[in-house]
Amino acid sequence: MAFSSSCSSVKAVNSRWTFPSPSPSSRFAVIPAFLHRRYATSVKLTATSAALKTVEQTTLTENNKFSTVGSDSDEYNPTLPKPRILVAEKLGEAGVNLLREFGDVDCSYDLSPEDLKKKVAESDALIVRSGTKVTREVFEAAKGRLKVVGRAGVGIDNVDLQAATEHGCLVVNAPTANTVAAAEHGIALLASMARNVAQADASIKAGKWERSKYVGVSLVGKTLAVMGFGKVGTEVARRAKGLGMNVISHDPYAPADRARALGVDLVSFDQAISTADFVSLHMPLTPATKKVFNDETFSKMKKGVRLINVARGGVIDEDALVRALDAGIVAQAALDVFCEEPPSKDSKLIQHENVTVTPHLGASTKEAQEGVAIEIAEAVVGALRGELSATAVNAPMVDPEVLSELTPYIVLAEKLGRLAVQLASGGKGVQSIRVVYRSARNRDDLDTRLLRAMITKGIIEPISDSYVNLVNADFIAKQKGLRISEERMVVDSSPEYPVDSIQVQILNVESNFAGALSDSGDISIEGKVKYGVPHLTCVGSFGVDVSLEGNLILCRQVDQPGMIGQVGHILGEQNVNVNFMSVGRTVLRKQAIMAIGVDEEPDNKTLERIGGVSAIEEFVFLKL
Ligand SMILES: NC(=O)c1ccc[n+]([C@@H]2O[C@H](COP(=O)([O-])OP(=O)(O)OC[C@H]3O[C@@H](n4cnc5c(N)ncnc54)[C@H](O)[C@@H]3O)[C@@H](O)[C@H]2O)c1
Ligand SMILES: O=C(O)[C@H](O)COP(=O)(O)O
Repeated sequence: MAFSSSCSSVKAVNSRWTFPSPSPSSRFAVIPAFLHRRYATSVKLTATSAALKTVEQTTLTENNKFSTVGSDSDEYNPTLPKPRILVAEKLGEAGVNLLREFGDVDCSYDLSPEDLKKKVAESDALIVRSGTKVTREVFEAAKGRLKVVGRAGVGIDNVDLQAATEHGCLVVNAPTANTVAAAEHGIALLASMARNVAQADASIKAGKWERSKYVGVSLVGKTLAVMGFGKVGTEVARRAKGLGMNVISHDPYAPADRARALGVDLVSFDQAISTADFVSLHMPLTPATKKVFNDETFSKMKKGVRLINVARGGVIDEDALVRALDAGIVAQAALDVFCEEPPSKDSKLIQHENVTVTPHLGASTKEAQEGVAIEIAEAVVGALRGELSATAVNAPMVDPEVLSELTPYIVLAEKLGRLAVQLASGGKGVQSIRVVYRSARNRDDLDTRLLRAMITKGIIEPISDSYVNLVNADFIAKQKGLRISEERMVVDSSPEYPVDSIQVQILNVESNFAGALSDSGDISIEGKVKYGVPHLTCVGSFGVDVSLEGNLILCRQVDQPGMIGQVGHILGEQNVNVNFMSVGRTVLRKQAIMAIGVDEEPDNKTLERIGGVSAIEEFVFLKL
């Protein structure tokens, strides 16, 4: 158990960190802009095809855009066989034409898994939508020939990313071209549900004329809660305002000023669902949003609420929705997405008379499909040429030596990002991140891009369905409106280790744990690697020392004897194993922070009991 004094001061920052340019002599393929020369020398991702262009020198320009400079000797050679591109699901013609200019294109739809495996063994690239499962077996069957998988759309849950990475196969997607289509489909479902269009259509086709049965509800003046104020949610809100609706939104990570500019109030989850007449879902499916619409949350909704889902089926507990519909809490639901797709024919939800369904049509407009087709064709051709793709979603291979040195710091960086974002409580939104590295190394001996990418990953992944890696971290951060500034302090420690400590600050944001705020009012945490293991060493201005394994409980309390015993006792009674515990304080017998590493996740009752200990002023449970 460690008692620490307050954290090291970060007042004087020695230098702004700029990115080193790779040496002209370094040669590497495909992903270099994000890699320091030390990482780059043995990177191989998609370079084995004879048609690929090897990138010799790459620099990160001042405004953080990628630029690549090709080597003359390895230019694309038209006398060599063209790359083969397998298009396994219907793709817009403009995209197919683009692909044909570059490679031999085989459009083969509705392939059985066996046929897909045979075909990929002869393909350099594969393009799919959400209907094709690109499994580990597919990558194995490709025997290293497959260099890039293009997902013509946003969600890549049908591609085994881990297997792709292990097989050195880049995966790219098309994240923006179907945003408007998805938003328009949300609005179509909203309006048609309110006026019973689908039910009335079926009725009249069945020979009936039921005018009084299908009296609808008006949209004007009603409150719409947009759950998730990202790309699609924003477009839905904009359109709903045009229909005269009062739009509120819940998104703990969206900037309030972006919402305000559209006349949308960002509110808490409970406020959104309890005041809305219509609730439209636009959040990603993450562990935090899985079945977030369940018996408990439905019971908080206004009786007669109407629900629209064009996000992912898994955010709703479908059985609970059936119960809420039967009980009249939810008057109607309009659903484009389901837990299982296609859903079973006799599903009670699908058959419910107050439910309107479409077969995952959100992205299915001619315009969106043409846009997606072009976006994905350009990304796939770029990858085959050896260029860096801004929409790459899986990790490139990195020199094992470099990785092994940086691995504990990579883990530390990701965990610090993950912890910091969980300490933000929304309000103004997470927008500005400041990272301070303390290191004894010269600037040229340490490239922080991998660390920055992992901090970005830690911050973004718990709050979105974006996959963040070395290749796409800057792109995603920019897309999310995150500004990440890096600063460096040269410290007098051993240059044998790449980094002495990493401090992550989230600026101008409210926190659910006031003890994590620094003197300047920003969320601030710091960590170190000790004996190869990442440790949290500072929370706000309190020094602590806790190994970052399992989960973490932070308590701020009056500094007095017996606190460790009391909390340890409560956890012990619930069989929650404490793996590390540390107390830090600023002034003796005033305030202290207790950081407790736990292997298991304590239940709510246990956490309430901890909160009930009289000397504990606040506490928070954080998943690592
Ligand atoms: N039906 C379709 O065909 C179709 C088409 C496109 C997108 N989608 C789906 O729509 C969803 C949104 O897509 P997007 O492109 O707008 O993504 P996005 O990443 O731009 O936006 C998602 C937003 O959700 C927010 N969020 C994260 N956790 C949240 C939480 N717990 N509560 C509230 N908000 C939370 C994020 O901060 C972000 O602003 C995704 O699930 C995507 O897969 C479906
Ligand atoms: O993730 C997406 O882009 C949407 O859900 C659409 O998927 P689709 O391209 O398979 O229609």
